[in-house]
Amino acid sequence: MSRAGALALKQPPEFEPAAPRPVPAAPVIAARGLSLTYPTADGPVHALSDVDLAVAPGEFVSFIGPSGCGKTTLLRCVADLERPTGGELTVNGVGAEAARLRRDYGFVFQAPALYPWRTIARNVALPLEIFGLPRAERRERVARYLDLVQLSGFANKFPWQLSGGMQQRASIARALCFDPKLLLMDEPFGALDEIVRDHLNAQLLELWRKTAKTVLFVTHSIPEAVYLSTRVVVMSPRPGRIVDIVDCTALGRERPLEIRETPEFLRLGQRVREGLRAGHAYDA
Ligand SMILES: Nc1ncnc2c1ncn2[C@@H]1O[C@H](COP(=O)(O)OP(=O)(O)OP(=O)(O)O)[C@@H](O)[C@H]1O
Repeated sequence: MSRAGALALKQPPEFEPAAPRPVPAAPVIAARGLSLTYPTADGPVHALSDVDLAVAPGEFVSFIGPSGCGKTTLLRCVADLERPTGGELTVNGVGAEAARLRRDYGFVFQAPALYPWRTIARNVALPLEIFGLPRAERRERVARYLDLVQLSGFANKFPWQLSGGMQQRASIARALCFDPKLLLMDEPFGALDEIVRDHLNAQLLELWRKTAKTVLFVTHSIPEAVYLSTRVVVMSPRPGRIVDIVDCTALGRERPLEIRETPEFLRLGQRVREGLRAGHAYDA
């Protein structure tokens, strides 16, 4: 080997900075050993028992389980509408009360809960009025979020002039208009027929992809849960607890409604169903 060749070999390898390791994002929701027992005249009701869950930013997490397994109670704890009796809970790194005071989340209930005497635009604007935003900014935001839920042409209608699905879309716009990072949805489409529900599921998924919100979503429907979610939390009652967490990310982020006929979708649905059955057997 020539001297030049030997020197070349001895050169230290060119410095390449190591690729930065992905830093795990701080969870939006962190529950550790979370429990809530309601004292009732018939004795204590263990609505939640020892719930451990971490939800990362941008996840869509559904909660499914039979009536009374604590789905609503869990959402209400996150919203600081209930105080846990045990364990720890943080929302965006702070306690639930601090998160509520910081307006960290929007809440969508099963019923649209719109004021019948206010137009759709003025219903959506309500939280912005309460927060004291100037009129021009309120107008701009209401227009933007009505457009996002495809209700632009209905701003001046009253709730009773809209279908149930449209009313629910208005309540989603109202929950989003102050731009919370977290959206809490308690069976928002439970009262709607299948066709409308399919349509709203597809729209919600699109909205989630556009806005990068973190969503916690309560449902009784296995296909709805699998279709919408990055993860499905399967719960069981007496005491309310998590029995399985099903990862649905293999379905990707773009999900046409036809995805529900694919083998992967059916497999995930089956896994959720088995979790529900196992939780039931535990009770027996
Ligand atoms: N304020 C309350 N006082 C006493 N018990 C309550 C209260 N709220 C809920 N519970 C009980 O706590 C348990 C969990 O209720 P929760 O509403 O969280 O269940 P869920 O899974 O959301 O049910 P559903 O699917 O019917 O909405 C149930 O047994 C319920 O009866």
